[in-house]
Amino acid sequence: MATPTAEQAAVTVQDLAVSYRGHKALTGVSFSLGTGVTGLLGPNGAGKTTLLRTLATALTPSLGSVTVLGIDPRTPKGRKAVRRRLGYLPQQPGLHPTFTAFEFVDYIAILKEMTDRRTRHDEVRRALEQVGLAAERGKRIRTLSGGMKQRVALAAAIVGDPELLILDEPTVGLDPEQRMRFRELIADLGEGRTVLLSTHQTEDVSALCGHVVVLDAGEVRFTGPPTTLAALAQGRVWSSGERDPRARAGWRTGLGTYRNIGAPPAGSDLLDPTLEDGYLLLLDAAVMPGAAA
Ligand SMILES: Nc1ncnc2c1ncn2[C@@H]1O[C@H](COP(=O)(O)OP(=O)(O)OP(=O)(O)O)[C@@H](O)[C@H]1O
Repeated sequence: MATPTAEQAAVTVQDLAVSYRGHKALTGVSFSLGTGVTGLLGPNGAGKTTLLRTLATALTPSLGSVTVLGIDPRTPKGRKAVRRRLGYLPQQPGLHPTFTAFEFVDYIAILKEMTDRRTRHDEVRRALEQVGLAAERGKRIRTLSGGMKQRVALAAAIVGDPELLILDEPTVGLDPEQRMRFRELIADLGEGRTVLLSTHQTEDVSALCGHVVVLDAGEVRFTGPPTTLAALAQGRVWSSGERDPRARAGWRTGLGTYRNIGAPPAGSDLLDPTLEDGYLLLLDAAVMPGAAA
């Protein structure tokens, strides 16, 4: 996906700063998002949740401007208008354990001001069916598995068919099969609408996203297609029989060889870079502790 023009963009962020009582969580953040799925990557504490909460109108910028679906959310009227057209899956979705799946999604639909009961109930059933929970809709949330609870939270985000979906680590804690199901769902949801997805899973971004934004220490470090992020590591990933001490990071693979990242010595056996390689090189400092194991 090419960078959208201001007219096409569902989200435009310009020089955004957000502080928590003097602590700067975001500074000088600028980007725009068009249709499709965008991945938001960044290490712990990078500011991902702060950014998503700001776009979801739960936090007010300290500086800069945000336009969501053509609306400025700085006024109460603007925030209300954005909330009607937005689906947000927070990190802690606040699922009420004694509610049934249906009751919870219905409750969110009421908060989204869907006033006609019959239309709303039809829409709640549609959202639960879309996430594969039609048969479980009468079950109490406390009796559902972690993956099913996450799907209830996704149904709550998509009820009312919002134009913009903001998903904060939707695949965290899911087993590989559930993660694949979630990927399918998110890919479907990204057809014709804007989805912003925060994750620590670089594989999710490679599999799903047409665009990626990398945040680090509250600043945007990269914005562009996943292939461009992977290409940052072109010519900088190589295989060796021993751990190469010149590598910025290197680890033993399941094949018994070492995968090294950094500046390869002459004549190295170069490997095709992955998005994770590009991401790790971009955040060079973050590479050092974990990846050398
Ligand atoms: N309510 C708060 N009060 C004070 N500081 C906060 C608050 N919420 C977040 N922060 C700080 O702001 C920074 C950004 O936090 P944020 O939760 O947005 O990061 P994140 O990228 O979502 O991290 P993670 O991947 O661990 O969820 C961190 O330094 C964090 O400690």
